Amino acid sequence: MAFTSFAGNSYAIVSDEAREISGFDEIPLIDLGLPRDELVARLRDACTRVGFFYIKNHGVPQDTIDRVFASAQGFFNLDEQAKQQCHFKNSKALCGYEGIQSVYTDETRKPDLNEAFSWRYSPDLDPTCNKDSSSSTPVDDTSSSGRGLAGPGNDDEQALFLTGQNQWPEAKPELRRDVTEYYGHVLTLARRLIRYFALALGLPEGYFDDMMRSPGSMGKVLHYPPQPKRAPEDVPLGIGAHTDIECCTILCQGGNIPALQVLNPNGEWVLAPPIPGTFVVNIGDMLARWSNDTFRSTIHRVLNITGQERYSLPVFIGPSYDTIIKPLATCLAQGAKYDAIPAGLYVWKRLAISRLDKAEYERQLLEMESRYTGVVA
Ligand SMILES: O=C(O)CCC(=O)C(=O)O
Ligand SMILES: [Fe+2]
Repeated sequence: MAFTSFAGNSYAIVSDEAREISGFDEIPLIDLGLPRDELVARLRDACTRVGFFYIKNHGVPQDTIDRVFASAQGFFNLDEQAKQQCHFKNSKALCGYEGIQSVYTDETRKPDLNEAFSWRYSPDLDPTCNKDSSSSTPVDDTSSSGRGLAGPGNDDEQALFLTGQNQWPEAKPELRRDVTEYYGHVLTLARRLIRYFALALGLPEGYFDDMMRSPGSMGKVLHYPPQPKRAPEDVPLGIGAHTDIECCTILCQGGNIPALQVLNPNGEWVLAPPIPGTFVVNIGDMLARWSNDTFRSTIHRVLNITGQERYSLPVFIGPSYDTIIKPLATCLAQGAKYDAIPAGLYVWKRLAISRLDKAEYERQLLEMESRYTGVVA
């Protein structure tokens, strides 16, 4: 078996069975309360060697987490019509409700056995923005830190950068309220983590700060229904093998259902079960590319054969969509491996290819590419 990630890297997978322990030995658990130098050293080790780690002392209150999972459950229990009201195909930003088996994350397998509701970064979800303002956060054009365009300022630019286009379910208003609270905490955590990543990459601590003011980010609640226990080759995966797109993912696993599996360098699936009080963080393709492969973006998938339903909540974090992703100056010892690409185009292509039919994808791709023409010099 083989798998090719969006970043173009190929990996051999030796077996479909998941093992409890092997390969990278373990997925590190990092305490964010450690002294800073020690913390940065541990994060660098995890990001360069494994691409996955747990964090504790993350600062997000447990009752905030419990509330968002409760309202997500309420949303998924609604009838089909109420969920379809906010279907992702109604939104250019490709977010909203996705029904069971409607997405092909791994094209070689059956479609994913999950339903999901997603939203994108929007200033009204951001605790650092003035809630009364209907416009987006002003962003300076600081080309020295890799930005190519002025920040999203008007509706057209917002559409271009996939920002502020959220649809919320009318039949479950609590979801919007509870997501706003949860996502606000996670944005704060993400901005803190990105500063540690800058240090781990040999950059000034504030290097990414401007690019994180209006981050290119999507959040998602996922519901994996129970499925019969059969050999992994015979069951659809909860989510097919993939690498994440953005810079990093902050994942909260609901309940105590072990189903997330991470591929180790020997091609074996290693379980990443929920650990109370922790989040799982993983590096995505964009940061692997930006760091010229100093950080690893690791393949993972979900196989829920526990007989119980499972909920999870990933938040994908990247720089604002107008940022130009070009190998960082501190990571060029072996020369730049990648060309520059605008973050928004990179994300859109990957999301659209697994969600739109071919004709629609090609039509929208032309539009997207022409909007980005001239962004990369
Ligand atoms: O549900 C999970 O644990 C992981 C979800 C995931 O990998 C994703 O949405 O990219
Ligand atoms: Fe993922």
